[in-house]
Amino acid sequence: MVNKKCIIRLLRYKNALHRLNSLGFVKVFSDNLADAVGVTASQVRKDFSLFGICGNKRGGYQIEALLGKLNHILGKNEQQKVVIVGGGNIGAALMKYKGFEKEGVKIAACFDIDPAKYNHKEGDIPVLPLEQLRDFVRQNHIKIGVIAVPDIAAQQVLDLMLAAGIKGVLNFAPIRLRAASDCVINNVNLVLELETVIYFIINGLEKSIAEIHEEQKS
Ligand SMILES: NC(=O)c1ccc[n+]([C@@H]2O[C@H](COP(=O)([O-])OP(=O)(O)OC[C@H]3O[C@@H](n4cnc5c(N)ncnc54)[C@H](O)[C@@H]3O)[C@@H](O)[C@H]2O)c1
Repeated sequence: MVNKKCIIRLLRYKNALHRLNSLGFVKVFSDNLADAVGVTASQVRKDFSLFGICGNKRGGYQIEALLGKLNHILGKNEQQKVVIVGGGNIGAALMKYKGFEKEGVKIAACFDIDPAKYNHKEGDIPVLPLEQLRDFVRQNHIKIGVIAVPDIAAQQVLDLMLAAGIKGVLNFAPIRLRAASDCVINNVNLVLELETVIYFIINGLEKSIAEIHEEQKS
């Protein structure tokens, strides 16, 4: 079954392949990828077979061809445009981050209800009134949105995004959002993540931390 962990592994295989490619390697075996990502070789083959990717008779893969297939599966062959709603601390930090573009992600605009934010421009990313969200999303065929508003406003913002045609959302607000089944919502709960680390540290549960690392790899 294709689930979030599987997609995260594909992204890790892709990064490992880029490294190998830049070192001049042409071919890779599932064992090499398994070592690079910290999973078993059979897991690598299982993941690839889910997407119809098979190696040659001796179990090897041509790196360039494999990268092409993974990039296609992961939507990396075309630039993905994203809008942010909420231009506060999180929204501004995302707009400042330079790492998205090299991963094929373009933040097209940010929307806010606070007029004081409208004249601020992070690089070439405009901050626009929320009322312009729908037309902007439709005109620019945008399917992905980031919610960076206070929790009390998050559901209303999600509803506006969905009505505009957004299909996938990264939500920073610490609230469970309701959405139709054809929309993907990925919640980023930084406080929860930190609290988990705090729990394991204050309870001296190093073994459990090792297990968390293992879980993150799989
Ligand atoms: N800052 C953090 O470290 C942090 C950490 C974890 C989670 N979060 C969560 O992320 C979200 C954003 O946090 P922040 O620190 O950036 O908040 P912030 O208060 O700095 O910014 C929120 C922005 O949203 C705008 N806004 C409010 N209601 C709106 C609406 N209906 N439509 C459009 N814009 C609206 C505000 O004008 C403001 O610019 C919050 O839900 C917060 O709980 C923040």
